[in-house]
Amino acid sequence: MNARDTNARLVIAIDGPSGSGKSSVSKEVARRFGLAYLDTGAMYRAVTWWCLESGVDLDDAAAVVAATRSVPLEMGTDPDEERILVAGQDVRAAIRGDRVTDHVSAVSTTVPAREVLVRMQREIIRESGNRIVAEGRDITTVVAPDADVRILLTASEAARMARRGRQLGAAASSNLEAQVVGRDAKDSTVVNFTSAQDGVHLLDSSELTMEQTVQGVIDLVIRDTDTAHDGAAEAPDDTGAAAPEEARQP
Ligand SMILES: Nc1ncnc2c1ncn2[C@@H]1O[C@H](COP(=O)(O)OP(=O)(O)O)[C@@H](O)[C@H]1O
Ligand SMILES: Nc1ccn([C@H]2C[C@H](O)[C@@H](COP(=O)(O)OP(=O)(O)O)O2)c(=O)n1
Repeated sequence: MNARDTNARLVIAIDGPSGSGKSSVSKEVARRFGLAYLDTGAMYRAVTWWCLESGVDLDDAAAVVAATRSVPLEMGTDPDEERILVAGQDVRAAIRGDRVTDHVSAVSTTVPAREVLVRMQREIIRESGNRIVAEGRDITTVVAPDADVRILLTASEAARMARRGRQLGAAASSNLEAQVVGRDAKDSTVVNFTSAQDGVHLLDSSELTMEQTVQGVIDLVIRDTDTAHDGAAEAPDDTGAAAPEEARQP
């Protein structure tokens, strides 16, 4: 397999905690390789918005699951044009607001609702012709454990909080810590996105710029896809590819 082959399958799975840079980095990597892009967090957010909008009690697991099964959600996968419609309504801004952010873990910790979303996400990956960057919390482990490249993107809590604060600017909530660290703690009760499983690369972006992080992912993609092509267990380090992920840990 060669990452530059525009016909070959190339599924890149990226997980990580809030503010680690998954969305921005994944989108850019998708652009550079000409791949589709799937923001699975936006799907959890869209379902949460739909529940709030239609008066579903988020403490009622059965009602949340029923709403997840019936949500009229349209997810775009163009990295250059975000498209998220619920019942025909553009919800891109609404799903990033405090109301959804403060309630989204009610959906993401409802295990049968996750199963419904995981099926939808696998379908979207298939429909992309298996040429996609998918990011979230359980892509490397549950949604696409067979992905060609699997990465856990991390950053220190301080870096993640600072990034989210800068990203939200004046709209940042006084509750930012709860929204970042508290939400990760809740979400961690149902999925593991804090330690890299076997075969998953760990990329720590705390001390990296955006461009360096994007390049780090690209290096891993080239490394892994060349390895698969060569049939070798370990890629030689003379390809100009990234240093092993261990070297990137603090
Ligand atoms: N390596 C990085 N260095 C500096 N800022 C970054 C880096 N990666 C991401 N960011 C910024 O941090 C913010 C949060 O990134 P985002 O992609 O939304 O994270 P996530 O999807 O993991 O929650 C964005 O404004 C993004 O531009
Ligand atoms: N594959 C996924 C993706 C997101 N989630 C959950 C975890 C988060 O609380 C919400 C929203 O995800 P999102 O990636 O938008 O979160 P951030 O705002 O980047 O922190 O969904 C999940 O449980 N599994």
